[in-house]
Amino acid sequence: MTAGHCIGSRTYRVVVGEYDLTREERYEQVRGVARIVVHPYWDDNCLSCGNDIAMIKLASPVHLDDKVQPSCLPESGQIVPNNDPCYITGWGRLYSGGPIASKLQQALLPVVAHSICSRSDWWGSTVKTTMVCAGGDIRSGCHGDSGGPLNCRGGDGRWYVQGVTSFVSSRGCNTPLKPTVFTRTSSFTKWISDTLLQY
Ligand SMILES: CC(C)[C@H](NC(=O)C(F)(F)F)C(=O)N[C@@H](C)C(=O)Nc1ccc(C(F)(F)F)cc1
Repeated sequence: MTAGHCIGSRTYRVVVGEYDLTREERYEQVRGVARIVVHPYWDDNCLSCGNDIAMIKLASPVHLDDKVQPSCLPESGQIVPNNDPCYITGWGRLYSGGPIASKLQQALLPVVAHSICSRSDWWGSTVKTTMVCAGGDIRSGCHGDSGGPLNCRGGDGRWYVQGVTSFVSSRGCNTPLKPTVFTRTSSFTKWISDTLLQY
């Protein structure tokens, strides 16, 4: 699963078990892509419309080990409560205009409820209920984190991918009152399961 805005007209390969982009650490597994399905309502010219989600089917399976594990899909419609401690991970820029990370980074981004995130001095009507906001202090996603996960721990102790990293403010990655915005995976569960069944 990735962001719709990550998919262009190039060919992709998927690496799981990746950590340090500059080194072969023997945990990496590289796979070709069998198919990519971008959400039918994703519009490259309308980031604020949402639907920024895509699925990538690997050409062959990967094996799970202590470096490669799936994250759970949330229940349809599940809303993560305000301030829930979720984590963003990615190799995106370490700060606006900065270098991309060579080692996978993680940051604790507390969820910002839609009622707050959609206030006029926050994201206003740019943020939809099919999105999740998280962060808002110095920690944030940044360019290159696109398509990565926002993982939150469930009551069962498992990690759930509640968001797919979609956008930050064009004024900078950790702009006050502009938390990182994610595609809310729990509003796309039917599309996800239908797509998994179909391809
Ligand atoms: C969407 C990607 C191009 C890019 N995404 C990221 O950097 C990500 F890592 F957070 F996913 C981004 O947010 N870039 C900034 C520079 C941007 O274009 N932000 C932006 C935010 C909201 C809107 C609006 F309001 F039109 F929807 C437009 C642009």
